[in-house]
Amino acid sequence: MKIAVIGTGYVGLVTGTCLAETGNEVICVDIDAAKVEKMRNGEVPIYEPHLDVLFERNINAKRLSFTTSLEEGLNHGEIIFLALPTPEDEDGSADLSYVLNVSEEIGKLIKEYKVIVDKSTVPVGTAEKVQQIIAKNAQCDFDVVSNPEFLREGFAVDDFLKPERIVIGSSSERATALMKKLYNPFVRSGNPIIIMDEKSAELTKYAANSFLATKITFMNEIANYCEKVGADVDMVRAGMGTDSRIGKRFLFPGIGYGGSCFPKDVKALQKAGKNEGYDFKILNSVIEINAAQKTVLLPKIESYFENNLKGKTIAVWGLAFKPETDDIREAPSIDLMEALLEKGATLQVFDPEAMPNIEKRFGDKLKYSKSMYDAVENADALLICTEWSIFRTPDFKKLKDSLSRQVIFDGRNLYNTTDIEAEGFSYFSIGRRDVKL
Ligand SMILES: NC(=O)c1ccc[n+]([C@@H]2O[C@H](COP(=O)([O-])OP(=O)(O)OC[C@H]3O[C@@H](n4cnc5c(N)ncnc54)[C@H](O)[C@@H]3O)[C@@H](O)[C@H]2O)c1
Ligand SMILES: O=c1ccn([C@@H]2O[C@H](COP(=O)(O)OP(=O)(O)O[C@H]3O[C@H](CO)[C@@H](O)[C@H](O)[C@H]3O)[C@@H](O)[C@H]2O)c(=O)[nH]1
Repeated sequence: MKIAVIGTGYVGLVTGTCLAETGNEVICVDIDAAKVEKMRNGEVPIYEPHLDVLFERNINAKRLSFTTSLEEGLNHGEIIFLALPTPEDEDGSADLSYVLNVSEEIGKLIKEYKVIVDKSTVPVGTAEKVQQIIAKNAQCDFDVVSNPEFLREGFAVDDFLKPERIVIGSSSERATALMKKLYNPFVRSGNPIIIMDEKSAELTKYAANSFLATKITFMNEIANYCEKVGADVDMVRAGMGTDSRIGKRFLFPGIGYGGSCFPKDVKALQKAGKNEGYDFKILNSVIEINAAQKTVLLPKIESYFENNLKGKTIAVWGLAFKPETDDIREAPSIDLMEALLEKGATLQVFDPEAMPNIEKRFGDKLKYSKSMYDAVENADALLICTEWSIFRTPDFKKLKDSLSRQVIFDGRNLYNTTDIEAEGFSYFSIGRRDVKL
């Protein structure tokens, strides 16, 4: 089938590449000319495991191409995916300007039947708005479909190629049939394509993200309470998660959720509720708790250094909002580092992939290290913000020799408290006993 994908961020790039992988002819449109040029030269603009192989294969097979021209994309595709940003607006709501402005252009440019597929995360009622905006100018038939995307950064290719479900909000039989044909190759036996109305599809995305953010936040509260009463959140997590009604995933406490989706989507649902006179009390709490959780280690760090961080050097391992990505949007590391800089600490930082993005944001405020061991050289403490695999089994002897004080503040509970105590470190983590040597 002939596909156009408008917007080549995470979602657009993965959607375009994976649809080409199943034999479709895909053209990706982006207004960022420099990015388009890079992609034409075979360069993947983001770090995402396994994407490079598929990307190269499909460019070489001439199934995947790039342009800055919306018109060219629209002329090529029968199915047009909108994978445009819907960032947080000043009042917390989703900024729909990208989606609506492109829709206006689509109305003026389409000449024959198209299915416009909204893959961006958008509030309930957006498909209807898009339909109306396109209809103002369109000289031909078209349908608008809502098809929210559930991929996770770091696992995006796998999530797209083997989705647990595909949600399609559509009230047109013609569009539904085309979408089913497009997605059939991705549906493994038992994993459904769920067809529903557009509004329900739009809300499904916000409900799923808000539920997951709430699940994490609940565990963060349990972890904070564990510290008050001397319980161990790892034990509680194991005890709870084995109940299949609860499930083991997304129960990991830490220094809060971040990323380009959970923070903005929870706020957007809260604001959308308010607009309808509905107060999402649970989401109000989730937002408040998560904001506080991002700096939950700060009092422990301050207390360890007797409330004087001036002149102290802290090594920071992990800057991305989670492992296997270079994305730093809403990363808890940012809040924590800003707070530590404010208190006068010097920070020597390392992340396997996110260093360029962090450097763009912090400039010369941080010292950028070449490796995880360079970062700890002569530092007074180690702070872990992201659970990259390489941080899980460090050379503890080397670590001990490099640090001027043997203390680790771990925002992701990477190590067993007893083991680390035996290695000779003071160790402060989330929801478990503190080790003070
Ligand atoms: N990142 C994720 O993991 C993820 C997962 C599921 C859903 N989503 C949702 O998908 C949407 C896109 O997210 P993203 O992270 O891929 O976005 P992004 O911000 O990474 O990228 C958006 C891209 O759109 C381009 N763009 C902007 N205006 C354009 C225009 N007028 N024409 C063509 N291109 C234009 C930008 O140059 C950029 O390359 C958002 O609604 C997001 O909430 C994201
Ligand atoms: O047990 C857990 C699981 C996750 N997190 C944090 O939660 C955030 C989000 O993690 P994850 O969901 O893995 O990353 P995203 O790539 O942001 O994916 C989410 O957001 C996407 C964009 O909407 C959706 O498509 C995905 O389904 C949804 O998982 C990160 O900061 C994680 O550190 C925890 O603190 N504890």
